Amino acid sequence: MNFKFTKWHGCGNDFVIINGLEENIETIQPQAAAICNRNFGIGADGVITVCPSENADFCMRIFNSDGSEAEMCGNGIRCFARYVYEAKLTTKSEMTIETKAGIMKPKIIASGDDVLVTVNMGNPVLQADKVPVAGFADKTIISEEIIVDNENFHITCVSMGNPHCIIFVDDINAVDINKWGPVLEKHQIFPNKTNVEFVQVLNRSKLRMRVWERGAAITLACGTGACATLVAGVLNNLCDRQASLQLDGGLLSIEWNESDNNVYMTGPATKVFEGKYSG
Ligand SMILES: N[C@H](CCC[C@H](N)C(=O)O)C(=O)O
Repeated sequence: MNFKFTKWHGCGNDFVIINGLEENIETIQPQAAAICNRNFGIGADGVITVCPSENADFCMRIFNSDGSEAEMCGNGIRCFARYVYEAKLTTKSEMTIETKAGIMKPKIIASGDDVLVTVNMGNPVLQADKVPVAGFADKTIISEEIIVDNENFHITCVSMGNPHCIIFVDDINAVDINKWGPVLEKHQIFPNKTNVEFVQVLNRSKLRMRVWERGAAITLACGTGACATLVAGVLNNLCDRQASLQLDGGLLSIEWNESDNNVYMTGPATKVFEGKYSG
């Protein structure tokens, strides 16, 4: 495959963005893992393609570094919005983007010298059978105890279009994410696997989160995970409806709006370089 691409990141969660309106990306999914390989490819946590949509300004597809396709990507959609605006594919600073998780509405905002993107990420999904989590019917899973390899975990499960298993801990630095991340990602109660977030509550308006992502392992940040974490914090009465999420790669501001039940994410999107791939 030969194509032009642009490399972006959101809080260190990085993506190869390909303009599918100009490049032939018919066979991109089987190539996604090779493209993401940090030694033999471009190197990224995921591949994002710009596609046409009949229902929105654009369509976005997101492929994890293992080649699996996800429903949505929070850091990625912020980068997507800035990319299409700067590539002059649109003159809109507020646009609609169709994803497998529904139509998202990013808005590019200048904030001093910074450019931030605020995204209406839609409603969180709490019913277990829709996250999905097996064995809990339509229950909302809040601090449910499960035992995995003789270890006790209290899980709270939320979907932002993609599944998240959130675990609150006393000391985030004491968590062996490389051990427990993959075990929980692939646990049998998650028929579609899951993203796994470990969270330490610093105060009611600041949470420290680290993530093991479905299909991508540890990343420096997860936007949908930050949204799911805020919702889980509210459900467990551990934080307010608006808080800062401190991730390994940066800070995201998240609000679960009480009046419209939507979750809003605000954060940076940074262009790194442009290139040509011949893989
Ligand atoms: N690994 C995720 C997709 C990427 C989400 C993440 N990078 C974000 O910023 O939301 C999944 O399979 O659901």
